[in-house]
Amino acid sequence: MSSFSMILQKLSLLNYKNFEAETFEFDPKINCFVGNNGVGKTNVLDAIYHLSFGKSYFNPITTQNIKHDAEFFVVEGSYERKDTPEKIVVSAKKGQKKIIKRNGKAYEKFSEHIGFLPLVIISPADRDLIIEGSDTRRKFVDGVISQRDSDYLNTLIKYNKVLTQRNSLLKYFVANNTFSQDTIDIYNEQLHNFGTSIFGKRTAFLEEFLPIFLNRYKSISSGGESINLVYESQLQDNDLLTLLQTNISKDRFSQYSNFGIHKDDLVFEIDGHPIKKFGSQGQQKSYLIALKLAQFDFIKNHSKTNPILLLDDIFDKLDETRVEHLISLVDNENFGQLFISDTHYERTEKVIKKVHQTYKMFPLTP
Ligand SMILES: Nc1ncnc2c1ncn2[C@@H]1O[C@H](COP(=O)(O)OP(=O)(O)OP(=O)(O)O)[C@@H](O)[C@H]1O
Repeated sequence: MSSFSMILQKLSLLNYKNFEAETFEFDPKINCFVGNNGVGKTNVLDAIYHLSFGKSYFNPITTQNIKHDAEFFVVEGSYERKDTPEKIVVSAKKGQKKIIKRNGKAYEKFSEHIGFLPLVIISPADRDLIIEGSDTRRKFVDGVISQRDSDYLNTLIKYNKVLTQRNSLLKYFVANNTFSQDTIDIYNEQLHNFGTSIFGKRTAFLEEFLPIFLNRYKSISSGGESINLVYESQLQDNDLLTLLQTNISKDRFSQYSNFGIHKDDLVFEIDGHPIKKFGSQGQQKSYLIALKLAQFDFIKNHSKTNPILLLDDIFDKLDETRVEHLISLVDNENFGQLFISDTHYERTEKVIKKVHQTYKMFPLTP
């Protein structure tokens, strides 16, 4: 299968987290940020993430990504995409709406930009997928589907809007000791339509994703454990409209919508048990990496693009043999551009040298 890569050629940061003004010129294959804890290695990766998703992977509060005591940040990336130069600029100013521009033109809807520059990040922060609530796992699924299906993201945004309105209405009913069946019916209908579409797409996604994921897990884990990834949704047994209609007294009592795709979850299992409780540290790490590599495969299959791959603090996650294996994928497969962060210059360079690709080291200092 022929696929194209996107190359981030140049990155400029202005007042982004700990960087005042910094410009990086990149190698088309491998780039390594090395330096002591806290010098800003992860921040550079996050700036690259920002250019693809319009937000930080680590801190969703935009203003907290502005350098302390500054009023704004600007992240600018020059890419080559399908042999065409593209310039993406993300900027945020305190008290104003964030702006994303492509070649000088601001997007009206950020959702139009998602998927334009496919990217996958593997980071120690991924463990949130295992330890946090279902919201984190839904966001993972939504993130993967959205990178190839902008209708999905738009439907999800609409669903969430209606959900917020329905919840406010339920509160209003109680506060004012009133109820209107007609109004509730309108919201039920809309939630049902948007929710059913999302449910269908999540189901189809997981069907396709599961074998890719299992395959990846097998290739990175040495053990014989069996793992699974199970999609759970209330919509698997009933249609949403029925659920909303038959449970209205429960919703009125709790002043909250108890049924819908906002309650979906992904269950991570090892030998039939939740990995959070029963998986070893190593198994959990392998599970997360397999998830992310499967995300890479999935996006690549659909977009015919090699996503940019960010490997944050990889030695934290893996021993040297596994890091070597991961990096060797760049050699064996059709990977795109790779960005790595680690605390040790020598250790990183030693591993990188084993793959026969061009690379550039970026030692960061405080
Ligand atoms: N808004 C901000 N303004 C100024 N500095 C910030 C801001 N947000 C984060 N920082 C600083 O960025 C640094 C952390 O950077 P980063 O997480 O990229 O480090 P790192 O090099 O990846 O470290 P480690 O090896 O520990 O992962 C901290 O010193 C933190 O204080």
